Amino acid sequence: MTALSTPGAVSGNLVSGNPADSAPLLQATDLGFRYSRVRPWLFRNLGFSLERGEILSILGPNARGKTTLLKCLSGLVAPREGQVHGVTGIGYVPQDHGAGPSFSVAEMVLMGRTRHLRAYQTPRREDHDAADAAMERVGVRGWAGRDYSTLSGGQRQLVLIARAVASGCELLILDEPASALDLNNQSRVLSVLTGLAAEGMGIIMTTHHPDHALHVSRNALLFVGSHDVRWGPTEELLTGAALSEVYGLPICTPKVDTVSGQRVIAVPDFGPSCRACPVPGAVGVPTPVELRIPFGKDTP
Ligand SMILES: Nc1ncnc2c1ncn2[C@@H]1O[C@H](COP(=O)(O)OP(=O)(O)OP(=O)(O)O)[C@@H](O)[C@H]1O
Repeated sequence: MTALSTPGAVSGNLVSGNPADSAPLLQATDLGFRYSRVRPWLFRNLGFSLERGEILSILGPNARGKTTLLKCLSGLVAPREGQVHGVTGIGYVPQDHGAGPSFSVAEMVLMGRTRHLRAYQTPRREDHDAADAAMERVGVRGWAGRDYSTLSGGQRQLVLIARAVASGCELLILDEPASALDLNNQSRVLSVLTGLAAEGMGIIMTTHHPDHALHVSRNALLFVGSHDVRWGPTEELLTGAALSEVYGLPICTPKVDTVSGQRVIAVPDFGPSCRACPVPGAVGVPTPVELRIPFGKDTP
């Protein structure tokens, strides 16, 4: 485990004067996990903390252990080594958003309120209000009466996010929350997460989009190898060199002007095998200056 530099403290107005509130929302110490004695360690000596109001992104190649780490953090799986200390009110959005049960969308989102109810207790007015507000916030209220099992993959993913939002948890853990979403809905979910964090919620998510991490996360965890899981400020951690090493292809991280200001973005070079790509400089194909990005190099 490598910590790049001490990740910054949460911004002032989100932390009250109560000393209990200034403690990390979640603290992982020397975490280690492997599925059995004969399987390799997925991670070891992993330590990091999450403050209230912070979004932490977890990145790394397929099958490195990101989902397994989320399960350890949320208590679904016991770590083989180390400890996780933190809040118990955790919302979890799984990676799998398969067809699932035949409930209405409104009922699915209302299930997020279960932890506030006693066994067999009927949801109260405040539970319906919280579910309605969550559906509105995530943009799924228009499907409230639809059968969840008939929704598209992207629609189901949004409903599961709304269900976790309805739970009113202190810590929200999401496994690739934007994996099935179009660009507009990716933006919607990132904006919902940023809004929840601004209200004090802690958020941990895995993603295969470095741009999402760069956009919303102050800190990130990067799985480089089982004994090299790095934690640090996102822009410091997700350099072109580090991303190129982790994913095994050239990736550059230029700073570009966007309508919302200057941003660092990650641009992968998928190589010449992509036949559909126009070749810059070929007859009839302009060579825009923007395409001349020094792949594998970082913006100074
Ligand atoms: N219940 C299990 N029993 C045994 N091995 C498992 C189990 N669940 C996952 N694994 C293995 O552990 C490794 C890590 O899986 P995990 O789902 O944590 O990876 P990941 O980084 O989230 O991958 P992806 O990016 O593809 O979602 C994989 O090799 C997987 O096959």
